[in-house]
Amino acid sequence: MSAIAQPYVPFGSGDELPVVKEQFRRAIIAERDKRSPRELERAAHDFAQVVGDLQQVRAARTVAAYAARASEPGTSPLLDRLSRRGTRVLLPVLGTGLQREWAPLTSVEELEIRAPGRPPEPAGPTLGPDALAEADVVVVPALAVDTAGYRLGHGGGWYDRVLEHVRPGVPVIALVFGEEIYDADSQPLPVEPHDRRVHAAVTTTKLRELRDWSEPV
Ligand SMILES: Nc1nc2c(c(=O)[nH]1)N(C=O)[C@@H](CNc1ccc(C(=O)N[C@@H](CCC(=O)O)C(=O)O)cc1)CN2
Ligand SMILES: Nc1ncnc2c1ncn2[C@@H]1O[C@H](COP(=O)(O)OP(=O)(O)OP(=O)(O)O)[C@@H](O)[C@H]1O
Repeated sequence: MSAIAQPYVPFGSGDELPVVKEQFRRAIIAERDKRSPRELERAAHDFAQVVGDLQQVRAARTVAAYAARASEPGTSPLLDRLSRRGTRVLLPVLGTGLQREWAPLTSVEELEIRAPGRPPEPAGPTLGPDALAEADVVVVPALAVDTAGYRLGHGGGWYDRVLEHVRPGVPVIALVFGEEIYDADSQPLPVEPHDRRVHAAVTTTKLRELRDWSEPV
């Protein structure tokens, strides 16, 4: 097992939050890069187990999820598990730019990386950003969350913008490694007014509820 730390960047009221966020991202990605392909593969199976067993996911007709990049919490086993169960899965599509679209998963093999560093995407026709309203559960990537539900993402503001389409009452769950949950009282993440809060985090071992499911994201 690699030794993975929980990096922290102390910040104060005078600091530029986008700069602080970028420092967090770099530090957390450096920790993620310590995991071996074998550890990542095992983790991906564990995430699939925890998410796939959630009662809300079992009951869902449509789940919005994501196709992971190399060091992110892996989702291939989860996508497989959901598809085999007959759950409809929506995945983000950025297209040639940074569009906020969705497309249904047809098979994990069909996912295509369009450019280095970008997430794999479905190849078929896309639905608009508001297709997210069809989801009964939303599973999002994150570099970290804090116990108040604040989420640090990749830095494009993609999810902060698209989550406005989630129906009220629909659970929004971030996949993170255990070290990536920060205590909001002692070590809060930097937060800007546009940041949305997830309801829960899933690690390789468990669901951690952070907010009431009925609260808006
Ligand atoms: N797996 C996954 N899918 C996701 C996200 C994410 O964080 N993870 N997003 C969360 O927001 C959205 C958009 N994600 C993006 C991810 C990368 C780039 C990007 O520009 N990548 C660089 C290469 C960066 C690198 O090498 O690390 C590039 O294309 O030049 C843009 C958007 C939607 N889908
Ligand atoms: N709802 C919004 N409307 C307009 N701009 C936004 C909105 N949300 C985020 N942004 C802009 O997007 C940029 C990135 O935001 P932020 O650093 O919070 O991304 P993130 O949540 O880490 O990334 P992502 O959501 O892509 O995973 C910021 O410049 C921010 O101003």
